Amino acid sequence: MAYNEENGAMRSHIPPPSRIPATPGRGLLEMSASANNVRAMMPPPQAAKHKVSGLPEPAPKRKTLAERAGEVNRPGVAPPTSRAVNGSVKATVSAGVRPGTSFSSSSSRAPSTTSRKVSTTSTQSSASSRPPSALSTSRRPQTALGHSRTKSVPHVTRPGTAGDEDDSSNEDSALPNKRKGMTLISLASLQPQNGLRPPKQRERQDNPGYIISDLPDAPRARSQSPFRTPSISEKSFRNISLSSAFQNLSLGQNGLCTEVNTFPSIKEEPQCPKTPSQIPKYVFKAPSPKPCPSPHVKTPATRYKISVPSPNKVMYLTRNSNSLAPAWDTKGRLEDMELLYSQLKGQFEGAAYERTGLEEALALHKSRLNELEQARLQLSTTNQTLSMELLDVKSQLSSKTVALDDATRVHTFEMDDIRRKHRNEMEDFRDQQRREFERLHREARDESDRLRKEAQENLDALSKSKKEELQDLERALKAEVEEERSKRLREVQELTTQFALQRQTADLDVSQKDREIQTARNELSETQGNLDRANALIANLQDKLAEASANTMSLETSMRAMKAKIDFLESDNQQQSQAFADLNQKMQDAVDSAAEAYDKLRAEETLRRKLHNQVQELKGNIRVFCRVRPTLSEEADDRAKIAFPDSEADCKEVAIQTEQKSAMGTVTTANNAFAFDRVFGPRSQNGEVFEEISQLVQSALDGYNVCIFCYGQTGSGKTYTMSSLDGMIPRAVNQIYETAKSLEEKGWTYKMEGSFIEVYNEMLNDLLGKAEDWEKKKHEIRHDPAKGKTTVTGVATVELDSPGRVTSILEKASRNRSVAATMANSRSSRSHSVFILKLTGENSITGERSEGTLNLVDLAGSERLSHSGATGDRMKETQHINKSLSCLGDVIGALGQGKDGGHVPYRNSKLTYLLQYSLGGNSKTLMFVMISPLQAHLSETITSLKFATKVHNTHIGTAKRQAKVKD
Ligand SMILES: Nc1ncnc2c1ncn2[C@@H]1O[C@H](COP(=O)(O)OP(=O)(O)OP(=O)(O)O)[C@@H](O)[C@H]1O
Repeated sequence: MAYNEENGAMRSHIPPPSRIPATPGRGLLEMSASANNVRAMMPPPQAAKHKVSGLPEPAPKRKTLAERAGEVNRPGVAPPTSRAVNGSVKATVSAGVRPGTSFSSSSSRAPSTTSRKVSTTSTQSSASSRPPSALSTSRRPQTALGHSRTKSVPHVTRPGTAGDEDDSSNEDSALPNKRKGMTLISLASLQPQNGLRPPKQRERQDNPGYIISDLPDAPRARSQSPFRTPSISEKSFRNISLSSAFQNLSLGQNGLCTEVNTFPSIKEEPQCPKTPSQIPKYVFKAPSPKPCPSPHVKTPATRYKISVPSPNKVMYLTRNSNSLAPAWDTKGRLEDMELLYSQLKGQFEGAAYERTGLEEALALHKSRLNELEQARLQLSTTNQTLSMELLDVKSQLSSKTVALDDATRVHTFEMDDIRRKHRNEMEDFRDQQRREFERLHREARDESDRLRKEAQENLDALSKSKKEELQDLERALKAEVEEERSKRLREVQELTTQFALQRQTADLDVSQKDREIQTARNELSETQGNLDRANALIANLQDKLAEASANTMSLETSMRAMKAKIDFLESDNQQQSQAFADLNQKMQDAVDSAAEAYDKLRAEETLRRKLHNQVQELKGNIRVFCRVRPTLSEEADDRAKIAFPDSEADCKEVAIQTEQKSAMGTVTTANNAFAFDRVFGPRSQNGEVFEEISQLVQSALDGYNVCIFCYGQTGSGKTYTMSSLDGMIPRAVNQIYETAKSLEEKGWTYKMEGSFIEVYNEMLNDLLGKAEDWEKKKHEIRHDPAKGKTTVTGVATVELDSPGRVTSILEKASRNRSVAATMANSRSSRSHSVFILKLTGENSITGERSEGTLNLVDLAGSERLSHSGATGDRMKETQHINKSLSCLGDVIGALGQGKDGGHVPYRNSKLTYLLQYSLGGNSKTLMFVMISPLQAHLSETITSLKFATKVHNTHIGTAKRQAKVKD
């Protein structure tokens, strides 16, 4: 570039090649024109094709330079075989170029728009010194010779444009003209140096040759930037180098130089030589042209290029004196020039083909770009469609998710409904079954009782009637026999008497007759006549005797008949005895069947107990009843809203309506419904309540531990329900007494022992003892795990041998409580009272034995401490009450967990410890939650109901009967 700057004035005298008229025969001018208008020089595609196809062309006799130059480019045609390039263009190069390195570098393509890219490529190529394969990368379109399409086209420095280049010498945009490491220098622009003459005008016209040389660029090595503006020292260095080069050229080749394209082997020279003689000579062989691989690309002329592989290397180009004609050989020079021209033309054409190729490639790229653009549009359309679909799918998915959620919710609701319905149905069914069973059981029991009674009555009546009948019959028969006998005897006596009388009469008659005979005889004499009379009289008398004999005979007959009758009567009496024996036998059979019936009854009793227990188990071993007491007359104004949705006969639900007032003054009404095994309304009576629990009392008689306790706040009716004279305790005792009595005929004998204990501040007091001794006596709870028995030391036990005893017990307990109450205020509401009834039964017939315990517990009021506002002793009492009630809840909760061997915290309170064997798996539990109907007690009522619900939801394991057969 420095060179160009310095020689700018000289270049202005040289007409630019483009201005040279393009006349035939002036190949260099054609070349110049082609350099300026490559497009215009492009052969038609057909021609190129034709050439590529290698069709033979007629050989002209005498070819013009242009024609000959064109031949070089023809595929299949050997490159010009002139002396200059005939297979071995000899060039002397002193440069630090590695031998064997092929340089496809220093792009000097004409279009300035691509110059930066080309320059960069050149720089990369030259700087990296890659091997040939690496340098001819596939990214670039290849020429027919395998060179990169970015291969440099020699830049023609035109005088007219030199100034422009100079102006832009410091600009990177001027780089294409700088052609890093390669400069095309016009001979005309050279300054004579070392005594050389400048070329003459004619020489200039005839030999407007161009020197393609490489600018030495050694200083660049220091900067490492190929585009840096050279310094003054660099410029001078180039001048020296170029001068040396031209010296050499002018000396040896008359300033002509050819382009050297390929260096099979170049050696580097570390230093710039001082004289031409110092320049090492290298002979370079031009590569043989290769066929064009593409029919569209015309094979360019063989080109030679000198390139500087590295900016810090100096390269000198000399002409082999053997290959160029000497200066005086005008013809030879002309040929050389023609050859040079043809080479240049070939290069231009090659460039044109390259351009064509590039354009085609560009078109291809454009079409490819269009395709890609279409594909991109298609893809973007598809993408949009897919996005839309994705959105649709997402919206569908969200709607489906919502639908699924809805369905799940609906399903959950339905499941809940079904479960609730099922539970209700199950409960209904269970209740129905229970009622049915109870009804059947009752009916069976009634029927059994009735049958038994009937059988008994029938049997008794039959036996009695038969006995009476027999006795009557016997009596009647005896009387009849006696009567008949006496009658017959009387008849016999009468007949005998009559016979005796008749005989006597006859005897008297005979004696009278004898006297008469005597008289007659007397008279016979007297009268013979009288004889006749006498004979007649005798005959008459004889008739009478015959008649008497006949009478005697009839009497004897009748006597015999009587005797026969007597015999008959005696035989009838035997039959009656037989009948008696039969009757006795029948009676014995009846007695036996009655005994059998008793046995059956006893078996039925055992069965009844079993069935009864099964019924109780079906009902649940822990049951909760709720009772709402009526409002007293003075409480009428404070009545809470309590509803009983079920029918009164089988009420199981209680609903409490509460009202809450918000800060805004809005009143919200809430309906709190609670369900239990049975709910008794305010109109219910103790008798009605007892009916429900009487079966549990029966269970106690049958040998089970039963615990019935009343829970609720003070004044809710616990004592009224449990311990009043009409309450559960006296009723239970009465029932037990009656049942025990009725069981006596089945062989059962019961012993009933009652004790009454108060748990106050975690202390045990004997309600049947003396209240004065309570402070002195300490009672302890003792358990016998083997027998499952609990005893409290030092408490009085009363044998309940009559139903009236329980009344006296209750009265005594009440008295003791009131005595204690005078000492420590009211006690009933702040202590738990436990009535313990131990029932021991023995069956003398079957040998069975049962031991059951009935615990009737009246719990202390369940007020919360915060509500009661108690302090001091009252607070202590309340704390103890709450603790024991909480322990009761814990025990029931632990039992409800149902874990075998799981810990149940009985010991946490005296109450639960006392009831250990009456709560849990070995017992049946019933809890009464007592409800006050007053609005003022509503919050306590709700608390009590919640506690009761917790207990109600507990299922305690199967109860075990404590029955055993006597040894
Ligand atoms: N079902 C009922 N019918 C009629 N009156 C009742 C009924 N239940 C309770 N009462 C009356 O209510 C009042 C309070 O009852 P009770 O003393 O039994 O309550 P409590 O819960 O035992 O109280 P405390 O815990 O103080 O012992 C008593 O006057 C009682 O007569």
